[in-house]
Amino acid sequence: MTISANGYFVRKPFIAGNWKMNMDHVQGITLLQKLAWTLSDAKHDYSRVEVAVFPPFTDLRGVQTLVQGDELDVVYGGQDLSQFDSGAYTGDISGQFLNKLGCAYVLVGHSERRTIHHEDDLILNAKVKAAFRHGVTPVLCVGEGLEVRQAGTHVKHTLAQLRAGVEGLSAEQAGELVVAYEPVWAIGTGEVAGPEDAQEMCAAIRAELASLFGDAVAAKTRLLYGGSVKANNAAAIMVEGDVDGLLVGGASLDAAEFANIVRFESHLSAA
Ligand SMILES: O=C(CO)COP(=O)(O)O
Repeated sequence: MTISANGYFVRKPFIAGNWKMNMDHVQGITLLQKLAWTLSDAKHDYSRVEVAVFPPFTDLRGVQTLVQGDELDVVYGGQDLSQFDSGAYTGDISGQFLNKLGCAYVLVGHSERRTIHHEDDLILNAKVKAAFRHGVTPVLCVGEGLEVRQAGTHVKHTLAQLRAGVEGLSAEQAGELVVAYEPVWAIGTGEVAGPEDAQEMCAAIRAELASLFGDAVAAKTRLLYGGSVKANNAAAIMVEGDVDGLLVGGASLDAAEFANIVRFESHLSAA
């Protein structure tokens, strides 16, 4: 997170909650309502820090209705999309449907999609392109597993995932894209990559984007860190220069805790 001379962030911080396969559509509405109330009580300035939630598909219509009805500033997205536009793909969800439901974003290549569903780099690149085709901004997730980290090849591994994911994008698309660095060993384990690990990888990702698309584009792309983020470690990670936001799993299921993460600026002095 880099702050400009006028006190604003160079890139707008982005705090996102990935609910994963938690919260049915009734629970999801309650959680989002609580989050919106908590942030409204705290006078959260959404123009300063963007807040997004990624609920399960079955919650999205309810979320859309709540956001529109209560004129909430929270944005939302899908956790995955099909690389195809429509047709005989049982169980898949088109980016077109996400767009129609008002989704601003969609996660692509979360490590749980890569490992459990064996989504490879080719499929994920097609999904990134499908998202852009349908006017939904992809949040491309990259990151290494424990063995790669222990072997010390995490930068090489993660940049290879990045290059594959952004293959064929225009410079404009690359600037709009959001990239989330999520080391698999830090997801849901309570093991957090240190702020300096998050910075190391986000700086490497930005440098790679600069070599592919130019400095001006790389200066726009927002880079997130994800993996066991909580209210008590969010600020320390956010102060790193190349980290522009957080992708939060478990802690996003608790409205008060997630609101505290969103309000990381109020903890900055403690960081
Ligand atoms: O996978 C994650 C977010 O996408 C991180 O999950 P946790 O915050 O539960 O570790």
